[in-house]
Amino acid sequence: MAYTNSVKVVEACRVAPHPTSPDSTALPTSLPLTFFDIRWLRFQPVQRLYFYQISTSFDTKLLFSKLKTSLSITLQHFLPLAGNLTWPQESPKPTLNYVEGDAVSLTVAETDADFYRLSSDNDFLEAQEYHPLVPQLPVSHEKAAIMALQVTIFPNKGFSIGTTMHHAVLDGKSSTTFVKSWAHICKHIGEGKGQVHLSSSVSLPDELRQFYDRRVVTDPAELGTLFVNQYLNLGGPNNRSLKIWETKVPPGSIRGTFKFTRKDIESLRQLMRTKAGEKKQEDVHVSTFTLACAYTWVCIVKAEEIKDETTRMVFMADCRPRLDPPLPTNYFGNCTAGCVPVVETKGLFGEDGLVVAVYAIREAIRKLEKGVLDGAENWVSRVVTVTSGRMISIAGSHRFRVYDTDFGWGRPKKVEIVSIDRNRAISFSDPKSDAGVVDVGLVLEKHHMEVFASLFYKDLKRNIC
Ligand SMILES: CC(C)(COP(=O)(O)OP(=O)(O)OC[C@H]1O[C@@H](n2cnc3c(N)ncnc32)[C@H](O)[C@@H]1OP(=O)(O)O)[C@@H](O)C(=O)NCCC(=O)NCCSC(=O)CC(=O)O
Repeated sequence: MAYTNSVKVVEACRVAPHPTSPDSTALPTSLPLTFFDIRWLRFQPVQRLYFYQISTSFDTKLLFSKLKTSLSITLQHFLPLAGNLTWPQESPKPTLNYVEGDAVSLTVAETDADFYRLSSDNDFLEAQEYHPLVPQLPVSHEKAAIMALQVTIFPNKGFSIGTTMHHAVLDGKSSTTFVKSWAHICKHIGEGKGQVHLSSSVSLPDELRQFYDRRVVTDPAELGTLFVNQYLNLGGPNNRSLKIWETKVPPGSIRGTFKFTRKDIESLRQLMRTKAGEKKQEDVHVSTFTLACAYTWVCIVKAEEIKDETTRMVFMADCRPRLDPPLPTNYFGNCTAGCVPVVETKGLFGEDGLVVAVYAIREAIRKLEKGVLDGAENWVSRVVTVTSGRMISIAGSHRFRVYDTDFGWGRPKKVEIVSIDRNRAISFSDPKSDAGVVDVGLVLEKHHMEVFASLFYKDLKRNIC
């Protein structure tokens, strides 16, 4: 059965940062892009979708009004997000500027789609079913918006918030912090007689305040210039296009969520201890991330029957605590480096598949100790050079605590990274339930998904890969 979720746009509005705040005058209205940002210049934006269930009937108008007003107040603290990227001829690098009058596109919509099915953890969905619930980012060759938002009402059931964020301006840590800030302000904003009070000044707690000083990112190797030149010379000289590279969802793709409970992770860890003992190797702590990532990697390779001689995966490491000196944890922007474990594919099919994957991932993380910028000169060239074979990438992190994003109507029923369907990535997120530790989202062809699901649950129970 094909599901087509129709969404009726109620209002397409533009929300500007609220003008009066003692804080906003201190915020930068333009930000230089660092090499961490430029690297992502033409990558597809990251789209997240948050579902909120409301058990009682609710006043839709008041909900929109609260969300809009709180968004405007939140943008005071995140002025660059209301701005645009441009790349004028006279500018050596693309620039990010907010000028008065700039605003964020917010689509308000309504749908009669099945809220419970879309926000369920147990159903498989067709990959495109979420698309009508997330907005497109307005991007042309000359100008790119940084963020677009969509609120969709499911009458008498709840609502969803879809976010689309430009990857060259912010990474997952900054973008999820923005949404949490919006939620915080929305939750605490004053309300009475069905009206939202704009005057109510809600401030952000310290952990949500952003650090904007770009001078802390030094670039002695001139990686920024290198990456800019690589983009400029893509497909001809002086290519200043900001258009996002198009990627399509493979037809017939299915989306599913898989959960690692605390018990699952402990069993996998115990299995690794046993294997380390057999191999007379040191028993070191294998992290939750490494175990979940390795296990998922093995199941995908088996489900897709990947035949390439070697198989790679790529995941991002947060460089804020890893730079020397470290950056503040609330540094706004991109600050990640890629880790690329590579293994012989046949190793993943063998009896010790999990061990092979764990060692490769651990080695890739260990390499960060040599310096997170080791090999950074290849970050852009590695992507623009066409490579064959399946590359599995990870989006998000189980440390972002997206399920803490409460706009005043409770914790989300479900949070998804919609955009993983275009690059066949795996999403990581914190779990919704207390028993969980990591939720993994993925999009695979239908028959691969069926095999993956059976391997995932069967092998987890048997603790064998
Ligand atoms: C490189 C890593 C993935 C490696 O993760 P690991 O968990 O294996 O290793 P680690 O050194 O961080 O942690 C190892 C152990 O230290 C402890 N530990 C470390 N940090 C902790 C923290 N913040 N909270 C609690 N415990 C922590 C834990 O005991 C953990 O084991 P245990 O876990 O067993 O208790 C991670 O360090 C990292 O940088 N994650 C952030 C990745 C990121 O930002 N991704 C998003 C990219 S942007 C993107 O994709 C777009 C988007 O999202 O929008």
